[in-house]
Amino acid sequence: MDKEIQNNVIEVSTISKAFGGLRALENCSLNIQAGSITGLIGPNGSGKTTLFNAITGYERIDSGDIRFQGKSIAQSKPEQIFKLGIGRTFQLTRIFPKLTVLENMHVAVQRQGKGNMFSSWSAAHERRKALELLDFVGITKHKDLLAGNLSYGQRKLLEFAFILIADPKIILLDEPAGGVNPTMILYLADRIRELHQQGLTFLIVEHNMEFVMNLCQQVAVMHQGNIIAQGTGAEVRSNPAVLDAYLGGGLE
Ligand SMILES: Nc1ncnc2c1ncn2[C@@H]1O[C@H](COP(=O)(O)OP(=O)(O)OP(=O)(O)O)[C@@H](O)[C@H]1O
Repeated sequence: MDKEIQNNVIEVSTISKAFGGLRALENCSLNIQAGSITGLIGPNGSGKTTLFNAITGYERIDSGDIRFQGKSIAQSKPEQIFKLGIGRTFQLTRIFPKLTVLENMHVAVQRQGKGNMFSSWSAAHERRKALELLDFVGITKHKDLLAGNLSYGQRKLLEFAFILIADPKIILLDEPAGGVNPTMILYLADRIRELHQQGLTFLIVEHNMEFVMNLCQQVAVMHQGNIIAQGTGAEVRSNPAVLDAYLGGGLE
């Protein structure tokens, strides 16, 4: 295996996905370097969420291949992919609103295949880890609150903690800053930086350009189901194809 392949934690190779006659992904390729924070941007409907769904097993691709650490995951199911170490959040969070914050974390442990659904939360260290993660994302004081009563931003933080319990190697965040207040956005960016320093890789879909440009070393731009540019924020900002894709509006 050459060095470049070893350094790519995820390799998306010429994948296509159509919904009826609509080609959401068309020969789309993207490599994600281990230890990077990559932003994935593009106009509405350009295929970002479909690409996320393909990588995480929520959408079966029509052709092409997706490899994680060199092994194909194109036929794997979401739970298998999650257990391999690919965590993701959703545009609209998928936490359990009628469970408390801590109970949600308990579900995250079960999802990992640890513990027993019907046992009390006997593994003390799992509980400790859950509390540590709630502390890390700054919502410990809400641990006994029903998750449905959290603010939108706090739900996103809970979902973040939820996936961290699985010790993922790469985290895919779908619009983490969308609908979140500016203070919480800065807080979230700091948490991402901290995890990045610990070795985690991030792929982040986000419309908030300031967030992307401040946080991401690499930015990939999607347009009509394909990656049309990849580079540093400054590079993609001045790329004519990117400016065209945003219809001259620029990336503000
Ligand atoms: N399940 C589906 N069935 C039919 N069409 C779909 C489905 N999912 C996505 N599409 C279509 O595929 C295209 C790509 O959508 P996708 O949600 O991946 O774009 P996006 O870049 O994430 O957009 P946004 O920034 O608005 O979230 C769009 O035209 C969308 O309408």
